[in-house]
Amino acid sequence: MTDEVLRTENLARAFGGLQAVAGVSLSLYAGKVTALVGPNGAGKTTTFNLITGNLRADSGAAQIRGKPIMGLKPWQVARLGVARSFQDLRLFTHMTVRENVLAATETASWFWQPGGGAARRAREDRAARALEATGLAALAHARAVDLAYAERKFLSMARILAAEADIWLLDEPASGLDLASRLRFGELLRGATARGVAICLIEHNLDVVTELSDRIAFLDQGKVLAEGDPQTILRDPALAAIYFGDRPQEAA
Ligand SMILES: Nc1ncnc2c1ncn2[C@@H]1O[C@H](COP(=O)(O)OP(=O)(O)OP(=O)(O)O)[C@@H](O)[C@H]1O
Repeated sequence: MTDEVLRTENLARAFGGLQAVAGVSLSLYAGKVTALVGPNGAGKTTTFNLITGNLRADSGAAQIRGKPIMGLKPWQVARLGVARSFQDLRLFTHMTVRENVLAATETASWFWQPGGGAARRAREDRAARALEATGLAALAHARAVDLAYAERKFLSMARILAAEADIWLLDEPASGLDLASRLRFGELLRGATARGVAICLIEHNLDVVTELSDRIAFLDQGKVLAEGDPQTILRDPALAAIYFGDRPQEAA
């Protein structure tokens, strides 16, 4: 596959005696959605944290368009065009919807922007477009804490959109969404991939994975067990057994 924009090579990280990530080699491609699938505790979120610099790897490497990123701080990785969302969303709950989105245009901007009027208007335009695209424009002045569940999920996506990054790492962005919201979420992802954004999606709902992903990387116990197109991976009975907790007993 061409257009590889991000690659990890043998990333590893232990917490005490627990090897949470045990040599993950993964590639993300422009215009493609890669779903990171695996049972609870497989190491999916930790893999994101190692890529984004939220955690340091014990060993291994990662690069964005050939540029090594190990050891970079989260803001430095963001400036290379990576935007990420968190399972717990990490919104500024007592700020307005619009302020939450504007904040994302500051922290993840590609280069330092002076506070002049033109730069400020450009950021405000980006925020307005992100609110429009996520259906939140009418709620721009509501406080994040007052939003309904699905609206908070879309606010997290508006922050991603406003960052104008071309690599998105999304940690369970669609969990708990009803069907209509899921369809809207799918449109957002398709709009982004059409612009060439590379997306990595952690997702437990296999219907969502089937709907939205071009490729799956299946993680278990910190390792990528299989990678490929969704149909092939999801039909594999051995992976299904691991996913649904029916792990074959290891030989004594
Ligand atoms: N900061 C930490 N300190 C200690 N252990 C951790 C830490 N972060 C993660 N772990 C452990 O590492 C393992 C992998 O966790 P991780 O959150 O990456 O899994 P996951 O695949 O994202 O799981 P889930 O699908 O439940 O979110 C788990 O056993 C978890 O308890």
